Parts: sequence; C-alpha cells; structure tokens
Amino acid sequence: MSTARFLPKSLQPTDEQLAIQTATANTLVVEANAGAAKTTTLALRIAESWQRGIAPDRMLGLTYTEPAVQALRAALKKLGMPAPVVQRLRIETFEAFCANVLRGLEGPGVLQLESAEALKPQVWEAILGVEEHPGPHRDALQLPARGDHGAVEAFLRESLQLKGTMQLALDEEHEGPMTPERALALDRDYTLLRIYAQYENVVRRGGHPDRPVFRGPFDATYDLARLIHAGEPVEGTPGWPTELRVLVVDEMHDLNQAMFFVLCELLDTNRACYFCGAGDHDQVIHQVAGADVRFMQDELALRTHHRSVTRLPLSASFRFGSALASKAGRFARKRYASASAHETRVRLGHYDDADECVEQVLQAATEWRESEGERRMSEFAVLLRHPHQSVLLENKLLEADLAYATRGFESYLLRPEILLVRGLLAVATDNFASIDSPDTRKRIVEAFVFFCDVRIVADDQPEQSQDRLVQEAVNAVVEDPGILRLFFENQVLKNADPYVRRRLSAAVEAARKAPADTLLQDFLQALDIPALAASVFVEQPRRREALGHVEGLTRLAAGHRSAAAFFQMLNQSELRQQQRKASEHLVLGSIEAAKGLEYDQVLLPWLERGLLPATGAAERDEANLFYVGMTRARRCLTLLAHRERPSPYLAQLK
Ligand SMILES: Nc1ncnc2c1ncn2[C@@H]1O[C@H](COP(=O)(O)OP(=O)(O)OP(=O)(O)O)[C@@H](O)[C@H]1O
Repeated sequence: MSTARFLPKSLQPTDEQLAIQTATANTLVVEANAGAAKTTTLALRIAESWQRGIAPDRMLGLTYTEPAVQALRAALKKLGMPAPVVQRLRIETFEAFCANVLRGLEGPGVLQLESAEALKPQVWEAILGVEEHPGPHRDALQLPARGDHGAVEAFLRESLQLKGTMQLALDEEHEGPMTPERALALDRDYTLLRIYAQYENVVRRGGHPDRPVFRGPFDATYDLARLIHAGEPVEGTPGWPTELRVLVVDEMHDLNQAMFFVLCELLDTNRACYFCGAGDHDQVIHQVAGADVRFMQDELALRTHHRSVTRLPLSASFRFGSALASKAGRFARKRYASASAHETRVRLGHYDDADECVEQVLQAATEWRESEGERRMSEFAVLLRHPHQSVLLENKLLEADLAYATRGFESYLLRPEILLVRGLLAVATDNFASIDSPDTRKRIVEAFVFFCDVRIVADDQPEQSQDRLVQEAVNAVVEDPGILRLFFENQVLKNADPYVRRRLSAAVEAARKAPADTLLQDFLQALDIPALAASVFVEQPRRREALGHVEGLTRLAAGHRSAAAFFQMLNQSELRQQQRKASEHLVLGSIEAAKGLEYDQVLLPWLERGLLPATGAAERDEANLFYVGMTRARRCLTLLAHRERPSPYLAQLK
C-alpha cells in the first residue's frame, strides 16, 4: 500500500480539493456550484483510494444519468488514472445498478419497456381491470374512455412520482384496498390510485411470483427500494456489493426516496465504506420523479445514525470566468466565485422569428468553424429545452453541410414518423438499397412495424411467436433491401387496418405521380400523419412533435425536383455525416443531457416566454434547467432571446 498522495496529471488541486481527496471522515457531502469541480473532486477521491491500494472492484460510483457516468469516467482519465483501471471501476446509474442487482435475484427474462408507447397496452389492461372489478366505491371512479391517450400519459407521469417518492409504500398504517378517503388523505386522485394498484399488483406482478412481467423506466430502482423497505435481504445477492471501501454519488441533488433507500442500504451493508456525495441544489431537474434536495441535506444524517456527516466546500468555479459566474450567482441568488484562469464572454442576441433565431445559430457555428477549425466543432454546443426545436436547426445545418451530433434526443430525421416517410419514399422510388447504413435501414423497417402494427402470417411456423417472426422479417429486409416492396405489399399492406392500408397506398401513389413542386404536400396529405400520430403516440406533446417533424421535412423538401431526388439528398447527407470524425460534429443536445458536461462555446436559443420556462411545467425544474444550461460554457455563452417575448429569466440575469 502506497502512502504517497495521488498526483493528478492535468491539474493542480486546490486546498479545498485536497481536503476532500484525502479526508479521513467516512461520510462526506460536498454541496457546491456548477463547475466548481464536484465531479473532478469525486474522481480525485477515487484516484486517491486506488493510489492507497484499494482495488477497483471495492469501489462504486453512482449517478442519476448516463452522461454523468461518462463525465465521471472522463474526469478519472483526465486526472491520469490508467484507462484499464478506469475500465474496471463499477460506475453506473442508480437504475442500471438496481437492474443488475435484481437480475442477480430474479434471473434474466424480465421484459424492459422503455417508451410510453410500449407501456400503453399494459396501462389499458389495468384500466379495463378496474372497469371489470370496480369494487364498493364504484361511484367515485371516473375511468377514462377507451382510446383516451391523455389518460395513459397522466397515469405514467403520476406513477413515476408515486414510485420516486414511494408515497404508498411509506403509508404503511393503511394496508388493504384503496378507498376515496385514503386517496384524499394522500392528496391523489382515487381513480388514478385504483388503476395504479391494478397496474402494479396485477398487470406488472400478476404472473410469476418472484419477478414482475416487465419493467418501465425507473422501475428497477423502485422494485429494489421496495424490497429493501420490506426488509428483504439483498446482501448476498450476486451484484450487491458487500465489501465496498469507497462509494461516490454524483448529482446527489437528484436523489429521490427510492434511490435514497438503495443508498442507505449500501451504507448499512458496507459499514467500512467511505462515502462521498456531491451535488448542487440548483441543479435539481427531476422533481417530477420525486427528486428532493433534502436527501443530500438533513435526511442523510438522520437516516445513517452510525455515520456522522462531514460537509466540505468547493467554493469557486473553474469552468468559467467571473462574468458568467456573477450572472449564474444572480440567477440562482447565491455567492458564485470563479477561480478560472480564463475569462468567459456572455453575449445576448435577439430574434423576431424562428428563422432569424436559426440563422444566428448558424452564423455562430460558421464563425466557430472558421476560427477554431473542423476539429473543434464538438466544443460548440447548442442546448435546447425542447427536442422539436432541433428541426429547423437540423435543416439549416444540413443545407450548410455542417456535421452535428444529437445528445439526449434523436435527430428528427431518425424519428419513427420521418422514418416511415423515408420508407414510403423508398417503396415509391424502389430504391431502398441506396440507404447505405444498415442501422438506418433497420430503423425504417421497424417504423413500418411500429406504425402499421405489422403481423406476419407464416403457416409453416405455427409455433413461432409474432415478435420473433416480425424480427426475422425485419432482418431479412435489412439484409436484402431489394425485397422492401414485397415486404410492404405482402406484410404491411395485407394485414394493416383498412384505414391505414388506404393511407399508405395513397401516399405511395402520390409520391410516384405528384408534380415535383407539390410532391411532399400531396404525399403527406394522402398519408394523414395527424391521424397516424394520434393512433400510436400516447403523449400529446409527442404527437405535436411528430407533426412538427413532418412540417420540418416538408420545408427541407422544398426545391427538390422529385421524390427520388429528395430521398437521395437525405441519404447522401446522412452518409456524409457518418463519415466525419466525432470531433467534427457540433453538438445539438437537450439541456438535460448536458448536465455534468461542458463545452467551450454554448448557445441557448429560443429563450422565449412559454418555451423556457415551458408553459405548464414544474417551475423549479424549469429555472434549474436554465441554470444548468448557462453553466455548461467554458469560454463563451450566447443567449438568444425573442425580441418581443423574451424569457423572464433574462431579466433575472440583469
Ligand atoms: N484544480 C483545478 N484546476 C483547474 N481546473 C480544474 C480544477 N479542478 C477542476 N477543474 C476543471 O473545472 C471544470 C469543471 O469541473 P467539474 O466538471 O468537475 O465541475 P462540477 O462541479 O462537477 O460541474 P457540474 O456541477 O456542472 O457537474 C473541468 O474542466 C475540470 O477539469
């Protein structure tokens, strides 16, 4: 075991950082501003432990999001920890950690359903279950009408919060069936709680006694937290660490009750473990999932009686200079010092309409390319509050041949509604093979499956499951693009709902015949995207988004001679983008996905009333999102605000 301190390669730790790196207290919490080196200092603590001889498999790093996992790994490498050692470290999101532990308990085989669309049938099964067995309080039930997508959306949102806060599990005195009185006491809707009980107890857990049939987003953390809360032993389960010496948690401000149960159990079952958590209460952006800053504050000391919590500061930002630090401080109403050796410019631009906003982003990107060169494009980030805001921007970037990579959302050209359009154009022009990327081809065929509810009739394989048959058919078309038309005619059209069949055929016909100038309009009118979107997407914003994507595509298509020419242009620009190196792509990302990350130049466009803060969204989350966005910049932050309707946040920056 070495007694020498770990000396980082790339930076000189401050005294505050050294105090955390080498602290002997077993429970440390660091609450500090954005950019004040929380992730770096957690990495220093890990590196110090490694230097002192603690094996990587005795350490664990947990975060809320995947980008934060990557940021912690990147910080370790930047400090000079050897890549193979970093590789061996277990650094995961809470959800991935819990899913791993549960796999050890239950074995494999629990279906993972990620999207609201994939969970829709299960939610309806629960609603119908309550309808069939309304119970003694039938009059208090207000069940949604069939096909009411808004109900599924509301249910999923509320259940995320019920699970994050573990409100029902903690309400232990009240065992037994849900009543309107109990719902009132919980300040929740009675119908919703009945559907929730049916969904959780019957639909999700009705099959196998030891494991649920499926899990949605965040369910692994919730399921494990429930087991822990019920006193089930998790220690001894493969995947549950028992000899941990170091546990670090980044983004600690986003802990919710379920994650907190898991964290406390880790500390209880690993008493010799040194814990260090870091967070910033102004970066809580997951209140909808029950995130609560008290888990980083009083609650930790209350719950972990065998530990005494030491709090250490990191007082200044290294990421940006004093101009931005003072604005961030004004916005968050807190002291904000900068220890950065470089200055940071803060610029404010105005626009009157979306086109002007996009034009300014393009101009900034072009200037950056000219001054910094292609190789530094990945240091230029445009951060968006809403993914649909990327549509016009992507069009502009494609036209200017500027490569970009999306983070936190998919390029709109790869969203299912656009893939369906591209697939139909491929059928109409009989040219699927010109899509070079097998991955894009696969996504296009899957879009047919998604929108058209493709069912494969295979008389020679009566035992085979539909999922399997569909997957095999998809793979066959991907490998042999020439058979797309056959697949479309024999599998998609033949088995589709008559309305969908008419729409698809009419759209393909329109693409073949319509004159060039009205091509996409005629094609889309025939396809009736609003009706298709309404039939498959659960969330209202998602449906609006689909229409926005299609409108964006229509604008992009303007000026192309024919369907074939437009189709070729899309494929060619996709190919060109793929051929560029990662460093040559500018970043087009959601603010949420940029949490924990930093870029030399950050642009925040669409600072407009109603968009940021978004109408109807949780106020605190919105303000924190703006704070997270503005604090990602190292050398330059550009804010683009609507001239007439600027975001009220700008006034707070003064
Ligand atoms: N002692 C130091 N000297 C110079 N630069 C440093 C030092 N410590 C950290 N940095 C740099 O400061 C920047 C911000 O650090 P880091 O990402 O760790 O901050 P953070 O508090 O985790 O930010 P956020 O709250 O946004 O996640 C990084 O570029 C990091 O390399």
